[in-house]
Amino acid sequence: MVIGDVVCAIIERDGRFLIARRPEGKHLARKWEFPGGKVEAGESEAAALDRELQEELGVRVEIIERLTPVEHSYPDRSLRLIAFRCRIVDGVPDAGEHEELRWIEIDEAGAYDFPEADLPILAEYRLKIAAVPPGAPDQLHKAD
Ligand SMILES: Nc1nc2c([nH]c(=O)n2[C@@H]2O[C@H](COP(=O)(O)OP(=O)(O)OP(=O)(O)O)[C@@H](O)[C@H]2O)c(=O)[nH]1
Repeated sequence: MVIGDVVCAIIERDGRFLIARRPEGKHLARKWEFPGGKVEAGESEAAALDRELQEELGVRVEIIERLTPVEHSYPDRSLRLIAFRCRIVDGVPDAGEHEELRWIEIDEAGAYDFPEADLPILAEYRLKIAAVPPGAPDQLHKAD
């Protein structure tokens, strides 16, 4: 089964990011993931992300950066996972259908069981924040 594009958010706050635990009974049950979901026909990636984050967490975000899409096949489905670094502009995350939410540091990620498609995303994210830690002064203004 090809389910197409899935968008998800790495929501950053104070050097941490938000992960959510999938509930029992869903695909990849009880794994930790980035909130998000499938892009619907005719919908842009940003619109899908906005819709899913409002539905799942009750927040609005602004996008900082789009990471490299990851194509992955699970035994029963194939998808393209597109992660966005984001920050919250409105609302406080509510677990909703997720079993639990947690704010973690990148160095803690190894202790959580993520879906296979998320592993290249975590690796890319680790490199990016090692180069420019979240909240670091804007490089463009460093010379001011
Ligand atoms: N949201 C999300 N989905 C992921 C991640 N990694 C990953 O493999 N997936 C897979 O992407 C697919 C879409 O996820 P979903 O089930 O949350 O999407 P949805 O809410 O639109 O679907 P639904 O209405 O069928 O429940 C699932 O098969 C899920 O297992 C991730 O980090 N975040």
